Amino acid sequence: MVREKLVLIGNGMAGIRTIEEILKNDSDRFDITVFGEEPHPNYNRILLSSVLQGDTTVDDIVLNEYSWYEENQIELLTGDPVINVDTNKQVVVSENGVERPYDKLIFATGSNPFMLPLPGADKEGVIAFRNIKDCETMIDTSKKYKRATVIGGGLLGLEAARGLLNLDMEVDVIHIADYLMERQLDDQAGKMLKEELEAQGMTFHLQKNTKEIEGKKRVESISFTDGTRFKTDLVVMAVGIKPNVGLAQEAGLTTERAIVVDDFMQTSVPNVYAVGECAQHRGIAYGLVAPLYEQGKVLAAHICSENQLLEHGYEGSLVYTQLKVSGVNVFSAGQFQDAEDTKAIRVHDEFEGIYKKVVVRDNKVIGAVLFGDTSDSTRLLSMMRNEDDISGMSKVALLPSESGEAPVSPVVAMADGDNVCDCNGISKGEICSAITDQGLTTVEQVKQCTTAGRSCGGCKPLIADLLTLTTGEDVGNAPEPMCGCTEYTHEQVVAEIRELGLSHPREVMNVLGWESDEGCSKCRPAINYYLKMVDPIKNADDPTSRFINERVHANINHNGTFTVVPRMYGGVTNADQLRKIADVADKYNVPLLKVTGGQRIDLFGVEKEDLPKVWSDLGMRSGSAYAKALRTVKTCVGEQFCRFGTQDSIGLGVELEKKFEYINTPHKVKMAVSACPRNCAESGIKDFGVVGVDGGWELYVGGNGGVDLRGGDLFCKVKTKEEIIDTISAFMQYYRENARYLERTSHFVERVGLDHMKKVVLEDEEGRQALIERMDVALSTGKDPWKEIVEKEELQQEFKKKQVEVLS
Ligand SMILES: Cc1cc2nc3c(=O)[nH]c(=O)nc-3n(C[C@H](O)[C@H](O)[C@H](O)COP(=O)(O)OP(=O)(O)OC[C@H]3O[C@@H](n4cnc5c(N)ncnc54)[C@H](O)[C@@H]3O)c2cc1C
Ligand SMILES: NC(=O)c1ccc[n+]([C@@H]2O[C@H](COP(=O)([O-])OP(=O)(O)OC[C@H]3O[C@@H](n4cnc5c(N)ncnc54)[C@H](O)[C@@H]3O)[C@@H](O)[C@H]2O)c1
Ligand code: SF4
Ligand code: FES
Repeated sequence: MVREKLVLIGNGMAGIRTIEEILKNDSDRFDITVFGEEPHPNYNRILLSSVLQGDTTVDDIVLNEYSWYEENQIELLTGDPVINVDTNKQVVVSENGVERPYDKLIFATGSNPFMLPLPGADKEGVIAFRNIKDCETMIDTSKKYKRATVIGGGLLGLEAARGLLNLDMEVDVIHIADYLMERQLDDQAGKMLKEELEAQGMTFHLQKNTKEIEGKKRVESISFTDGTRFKTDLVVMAVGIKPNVGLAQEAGLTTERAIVVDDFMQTSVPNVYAVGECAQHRGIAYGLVAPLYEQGKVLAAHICSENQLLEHGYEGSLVYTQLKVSGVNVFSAGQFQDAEDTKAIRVHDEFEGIYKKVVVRDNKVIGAVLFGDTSDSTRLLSMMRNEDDISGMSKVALLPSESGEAPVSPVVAMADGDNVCDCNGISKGEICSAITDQGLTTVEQVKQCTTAGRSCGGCKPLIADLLTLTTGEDVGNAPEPMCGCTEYTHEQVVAEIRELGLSHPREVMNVLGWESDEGCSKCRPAINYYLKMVDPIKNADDPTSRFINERVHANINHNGTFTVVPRMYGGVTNADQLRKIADVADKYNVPLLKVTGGQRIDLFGVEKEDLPKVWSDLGMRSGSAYAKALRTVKTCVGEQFCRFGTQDSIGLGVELEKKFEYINTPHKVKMAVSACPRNCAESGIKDFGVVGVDGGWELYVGGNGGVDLRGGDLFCKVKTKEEIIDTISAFMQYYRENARYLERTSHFVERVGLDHMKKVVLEDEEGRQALIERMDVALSTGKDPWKEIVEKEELQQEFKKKQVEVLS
């Protein structure tokens, strides 16, 4: 049989999914040619957000390797856009002059990002976020520049902003509406989202309209219609998309917002089809993959069906969205805004930061917004899809409150035919069969075998639940891999370092089969920490695996200068130190001196090349204000002067700070000592807070005064300061050995439990002594980095480089 010629324009997600479906239906039917404008095989555009956020790599997001095209005898022409389509002769021509005739032609040209036509929008440093190149530009920019502005507070803008924060940039988000994601959320959820993202470090400017992008060749600042402006080094436009229809228009296809198609994705011209973001079906051009893959399935079935009409074509999709920013759970589906003919059920728990709203019309759920807890999403979506009549249901049952019992996974109530993975259209029944037939045990295996979870990844918790239900193993609670470079969890990496005696980050990555030679900003610093923790004597620190602040032992500011914070033990200083600080401030034109909450003095605005000279002139030790280490020990004045003081808080504070000053910890550690329960040193919100009481001291642990405000737990009451120091020593060593890198004591205590900590630190005397001994070994390797650099000329090279690299 002579094969028909099929040409696909657009090597993106929708087009290639359609080809996969065609091959599934009838692999011998067509000779296939694919033209792609981008110089890559088909990759998962959705996961660009994860690449930017450092969770995975570009290599990891390829969906169809070059070998897949070869194996399926598909001619692939990348980096070569089609520039002309002659629908009479049925032939396409590419930019490189390649001509291909077709029997069937599919447009899958996707969208272009909408670029605001602002004066200055053509300057260097003004980009969109749509493809691998944009992603790489942002990563490169973050190595040289510090300030990023994202225009657009929608899904894309916020995911870009999170990525830029992860790249250590300062991020301003400019949004035109009065709350974030107004196309997906109501105002309450939008406001809660803003608060959460502000806590993560983003700065928002709402109801703000950009006027101009300024700078010589490259963007230097951005100005607004309200007369304000600020400096920026990068502008990312994320203000929506425009279906890519220019070529189709020139070819004479009917287009409106996008290429108009019928229920079988047929355009106005015979033998020409459109699928994906470039297609407009029943007035809608979709911008999410789930509907595009549904379209691809119908189109494949249609063109493989010998033109016999299928019973059902594509009938449109119910869309839902989830924001891919870690720490934020947001879900939105259907018609979520109130209207005259709708009623809504709302639950708003201000304590837990949870908001849920379900919109009902004519006794049917037609939309929902969930913030903080999205566990009801699958159930609500299923009700919307099935148009369940809820008149017989108690309305509160739509959003059941927590009963205190373990929550039941929504997959339990799903029918076999219900989709678990909407992006890829994979049902519960298909996944369960794959698990039992193929003996699958991990989410990754289910993904490889069924394609479920291969796109946005939002369904992975449900797949994990299905694995748990089907195999009886608790897969859902299995810890996550360290990052996108590996399948190993933090705990497994530590175990391998111990067992194999590994001693360098690159050796760890090599021996454990890391996906990328360089690792990423998540795994490199973590591995470096674990190596030193496991063997503080033998394993050397690898400065290239540290972030810029820790590499130059100072805190970088938004204008590229640095802040120097010298140690003041227990918050105590003297005239000599203050005189030196004043002299240094004069000599190096330090623009700002500020007293910190940790009771010491910040010298802001020091140039990088001056850092070693400043440290030398100060003659003080580093305050580790940049490090994952002990930061400060805040003290109250105590018995020396206070009439309530019964204990020597300053003395104990100074002793603690001197003992633990250069110990590496999974995250920063703060301490405080107050000499009576009035607690003037705020001991209740420190990692280790000590309070003087009648006849001794109380120790509080796991407190945090930052983003996740948490009062410390009373750990023990002891008589002497020696007991306090030993208890902190043993506790901190257990934390050092068992916490995941970047886990604060507040989270660690909640994860392992206070009772467990009491057992290992207070009740098991032998174990406690062993912890204290191991801590002493680690402490013996601590040294003042400033002194080392001042004394060794060769260590000063880093300070002569003009630019800073976040993590090389
Ligand atoms: C950062 C980011 C995150 C996202 N996250 C999500 C998410 O979480 N969930 C979700 O559902 N969706 C998400 N999306 C949207 C999703 O990626 C798109 O809906 C989907 O990729 C569209 O597929 P498509 O094939 O229609 O278009 P595209 O993926 O854009 O593919 C079209 C391809 O055609 C090529 N092309 C165009 N013109 C020509 C020509 N003349 N000749 C040859 N080739 C041409 C283009 O270069 C492009 O490679 C995200 C998008 C981005 C950018
Ligand atoms: N998690 C996800 O599902 C996800 C993630 C990223 C992208 N996407 C998809 O990618 C596409 C693009 O995303 P998007 O966020 O750019 O589109 P969008 O249309 O969802 O959001 C654009 C936002 O920009 C704002 N805006 C418009 N003009 C502006 C201006 N002049 N100044 C400031 N703000 C302005 C709008 O108010 C809107 O909230 C969409 O189809 C989206 O669904 C989805
Ligand atoms: S905590 Fe007590 S002892 Fe310390 S300064 Fe306050 S009142 Fe005085
Ligand atoms: S729902 Fe997006 S990958 Fe499954």
